[in-house]
Amino acid sequence: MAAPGRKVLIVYAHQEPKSLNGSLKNIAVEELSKQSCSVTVSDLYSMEFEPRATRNDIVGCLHNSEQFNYGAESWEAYRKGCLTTDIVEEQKKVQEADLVIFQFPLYWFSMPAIMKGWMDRVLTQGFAHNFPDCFDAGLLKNKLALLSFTTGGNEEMYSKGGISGDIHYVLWPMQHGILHFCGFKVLAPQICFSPEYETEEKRKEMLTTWAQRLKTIWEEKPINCTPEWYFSRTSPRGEPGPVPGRLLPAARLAETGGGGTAGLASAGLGSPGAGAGTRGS
Ligand SMILES: Cc1cc2nc3c(=O)[nH]c(=O)nc-3n(C[C@H](O)[C@H](O)[C@H](O)COP(=O)(O)OP(=O)(O)OC[C@H]3O[C@@H](n4cnc5c(N)ncnc54)[C@H](O)[C@@H]3O)c2cc1C
Ligand SMILES: [Zn+2]
Repeated sequence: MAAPGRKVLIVYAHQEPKSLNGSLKNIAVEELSKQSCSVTVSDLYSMEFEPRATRNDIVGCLHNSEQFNYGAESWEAYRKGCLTTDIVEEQKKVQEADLVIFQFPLYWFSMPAIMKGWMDRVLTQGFAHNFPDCFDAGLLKNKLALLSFTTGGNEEMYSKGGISGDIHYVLWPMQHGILHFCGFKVLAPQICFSPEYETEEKRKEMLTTWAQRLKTIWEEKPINCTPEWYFSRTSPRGEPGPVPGRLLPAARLAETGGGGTAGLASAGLGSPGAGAGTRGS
């Protein structure tokens, strides 16, 4: 479904334009622009985005210069319009967006530091949350967010019995702890497992799957972002779960033993696709 006029912000963290992350970002820009959405990209590495939350983020006098408290000072600065310009610019982009897509490679079961720094600095108290205005009442509650990321480990490693544990455990701090906390309605994540260990053809398939999904992205229902979604996979059928870039047949996984730590995946750990299987409906 075309959605002319909808605004999308892509927060993108990869150093290399020729990476799969770079291609995933480009595909999203292309597909969403085709739908006449307006697309803005924050390319964090090329912007040399400052990831550190420091007193430089507050322009002018501090509320308490004797003992620095980043949370208190940035909240106060937001209210007074004294935050540094790079933060203000990112906040404007978020404010205007209907959907924010985060595109990144998984680093240490999380996002790269430059993107974590974006979260630390841009999602200021008063702008994104202000207790009790958090979770469903979070200040960004009329917006959608989606994590689109690549991994080194393969899908079987990120299954419930797998060496890395269920991918839902990795999603919990990012989707619930950050995005839902700020009020975002979270769409099912888009995960490209182990692109470096896949064939060219399979990588192309990952890109096509993403482009296909984006065609109907505005029709998607957000996930039910509660502890149960992450830790007790008893969601009713039809509940959206993570969307693998493509589905791996069990036999192929065992055969390739793919992933960064060769051999682990072939050790008969878990059933591929069990937790992070197909998306419902
Ligand atoms: C510090 C650090 C921590 C990490 N921690 C983790 C972790 O905790 N868990 C984990 O699972 N992994 C981890 N990794 C691995 C990391 O997640 C993967 O290396 C990364 O996700 C791979 O994505 P990429 O875009 O960088 O791949 P790339 O290597 O850039 O891309 C893979 C291949 O796709 C090709 N490609 C690009 N565009 C196209 C196209 N259009 N068509 C076809 N092919 C294309 C590229 O040329 C390349 O050959 C970590 C890595 C680092 C550096
Ligand atoms: Zn949640």
